[in-house]
Amino acid sequence: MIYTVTLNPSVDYIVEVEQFELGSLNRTVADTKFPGGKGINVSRVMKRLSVESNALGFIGGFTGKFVEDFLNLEKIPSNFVKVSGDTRINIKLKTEVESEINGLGPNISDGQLTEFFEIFQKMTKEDIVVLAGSIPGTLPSSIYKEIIAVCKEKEIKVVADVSGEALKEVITEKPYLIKPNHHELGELFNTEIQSVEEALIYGKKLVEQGVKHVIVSLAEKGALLITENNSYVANVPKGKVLNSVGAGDSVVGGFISAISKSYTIEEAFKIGVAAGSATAFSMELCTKEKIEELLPYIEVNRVEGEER
Ligand SMILES: Nc1ncnc2c1ncn2[C@@H]1O[C@H](COP(=O)(O)OP(=O)(O)O)[C@@H](O)[C@H]1O
Ligand SMILES: O=P(O)(O)OC[C@H]1O[C@](O)(COP(=O)(O)O)[C@@H](O)[C@@H]1O
Repeated sequence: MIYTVTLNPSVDYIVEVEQFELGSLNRTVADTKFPGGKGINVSRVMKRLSVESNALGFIGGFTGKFVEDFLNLEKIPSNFVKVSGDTRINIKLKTEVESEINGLGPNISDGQLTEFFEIFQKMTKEDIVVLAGSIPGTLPSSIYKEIIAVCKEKEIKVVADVSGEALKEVITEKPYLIKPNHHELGELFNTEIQSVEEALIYGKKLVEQGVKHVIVSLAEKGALLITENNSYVANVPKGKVLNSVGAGDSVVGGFISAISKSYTIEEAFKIGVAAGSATAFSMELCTKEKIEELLPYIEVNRVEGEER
């Protein structure tokens, strides 16, 4: 079973405003709500590709109920620990540019954390754990390291889509896959990454540190997959971006789905990139049909002289 861990789920409130004015009353031209949080998006994308997963994490309040009901409707199994505060609402403001306000998340008690760790007891080495998204304020910043320690004991593969300090911590544990975007990769090395060539230099450093697969996404500029033996570059298809929320999570969901169906690493990368773009070109997360429509427009090439 693939388990996705979203420590800090959300209701993503997507609001479209024409000519947004700071300090004035603005009215929406359209608004929608979706369950969010990176692991939850990964589970939802995998479901669309017929790959089962179980969504874990902490949820609470009326917003938590919204998330759980939505997953139930989509027939995605979940096993969330219930907390008393409300699951956060993340605002995704669409004007001429996209702006986001992500909430802190509810309090989580020691007892609730223990309950969460108990779920890992029944996992086995055939399982995969996807750790994705930010850590709620009341959990220790070492939480991902603690989860990975439990997974290591059971020889479970760990995928991590996290950023900032959490990403630094996770890298030292040599996960199976990480997927930073170029900003997150740059932040790790205190630099700004503008191109695929620059991303390759820094991505390789992470593989040298023991990460098995590194996917670096660079939005419309393409994506890279770096492994111990090879590096691959993919272009992304051209299209109108409707809502890029969840595009990165879709890359992870697409890639893991394909790996779990025993596709080659190159094919899995291609499907991941197609899923990312399919989400960017949709109001909601990608569909299988949209992914299939985009696949012929994506080329994956081994970076010259990269066989190591
Ligand atoms: N403007 C775009 N055009 C085409 N594809 C895009 C665009 N923006 C994002 N994507 C797709 O979404 C993926 C993830 O986007 P990115 O912005 O790099 O990550 P994140 O959502 O994690 O910040 C990209 O690899 C690409 O497949
Ligand atoms: O946990 P974080 O880092 O605050 O991110 C949560 C947000 O990320 C998302 O999962 C989207 O992530 P991406 O756009 O990076 O794929 C939203 O659904 C959610 O609001």
